[in-house]
Amino acid sequence: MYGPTRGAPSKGSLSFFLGRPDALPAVESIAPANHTVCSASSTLCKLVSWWNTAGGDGTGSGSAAVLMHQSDWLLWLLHGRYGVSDYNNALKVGYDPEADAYPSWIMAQPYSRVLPSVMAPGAPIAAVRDDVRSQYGLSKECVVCTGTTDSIAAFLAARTAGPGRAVTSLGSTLAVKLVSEARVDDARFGVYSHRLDDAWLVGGASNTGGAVLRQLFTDDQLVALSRDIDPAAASPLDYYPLPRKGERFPVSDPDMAPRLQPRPESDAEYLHGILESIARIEARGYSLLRELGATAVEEVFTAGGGAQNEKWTTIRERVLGVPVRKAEQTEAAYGAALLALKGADRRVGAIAS
Ligand SMILES: Nc1ncnc2c1ncn2[C@@H]1O[C@H](COP(=O)(O)OP(=O)(O)O)[C@@H](O)[C@H]1O
Ligand SMILES: O=C(CO)[C@H](O)[C@H](O)COP(=O)(O)O
Repeated sequence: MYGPTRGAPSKGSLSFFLGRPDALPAVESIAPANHTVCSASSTLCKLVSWWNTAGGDGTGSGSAAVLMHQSDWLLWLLHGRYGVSDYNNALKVGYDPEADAYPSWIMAQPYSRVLPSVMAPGAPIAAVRDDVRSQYGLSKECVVCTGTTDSIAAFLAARTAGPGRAVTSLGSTLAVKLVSEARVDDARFGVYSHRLDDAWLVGGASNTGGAVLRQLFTDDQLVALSRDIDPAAASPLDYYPLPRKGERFPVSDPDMAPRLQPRPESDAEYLHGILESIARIEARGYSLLRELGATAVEEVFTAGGGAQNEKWTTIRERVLGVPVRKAEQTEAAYGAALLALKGADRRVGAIAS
């Protein structure tokens, strides 16, 4: 939440993995059953929790504040228009990308006044601010376009398309994105569908991933230890690697505890067990999407730091049972640049007034 001093966070920023269970009963009382917002880590729970403790309590900050996702705030620094977002970032605050509108049950709430206006991802918003343009020597033609979420940007970077194609982002967390003919949303399992033009990107984000590895090993150790792993052999070790308490997908449980024991003497065996266990969580994620009605996964591209690990790719291919390969472009920033390119191609007249 930002304001009432323009652009200054009103009560600190809130990370994606943080839950606000105090707001869950209020959110569940207005939203349809199992809607994406019915999870303690949803943006709507964060908004309601903030509203109840700071925004709507009579201090006045609520009337001038605006809700900004991370990319909204970064883009605002460039274009200077307050309260503009995109329908990918706005999904977890309850925006309906199919109707292209906030639902009436949100608009009826007093905190709806802090919600940003929403455009399609990659739509031109405005020209770059004059001071920013001169500071960086940018052209007057340079426009700022709406963004998307990091794992959708990673999906775009992989330049894959069509039902059954998927991208797993193996960064600090593990996020899966699958092109599906059917839209699937179920907060009981942390499953939701993002709109990608006329297609659905079904998936979810687990708190497992590289952040756990980084708590245990340096990146150099990961490379060295991986050399001693035989990826064709299944590890018997069964962990649930989490960096802290709490999981979002394929199990939605804010109290889930990490399971990283027993630790064998050999670090290579330990790492093998962890990589294999993360692969099992990924496989469970894709099979859950299928069970809930999504198109079956046919091929997985990998983005993020974990994509560099070929042993892990082989383990994942064995566990997932479909071809897995590293995306040619593994950086989400590449996908964000492709979105901006699309927006910049539009006529200047399309810039929001
Ligand atoms: N060789 C490797 N094998 C597996 N994971 C790795 C390897 N090297 C780095 N990583 C993991 O990649 C993660 C960083 O990837 P990155 O995509 O930059 O993450 P972020 O989501 O933070 O942007 C780290 O958490 C690290 O543990
Ligand atoms: O886990 C994450 C952090 O890296 C993801 O960014 C995020 O939670 C996934 O969001 P989405 O599926 O809406 O793109």
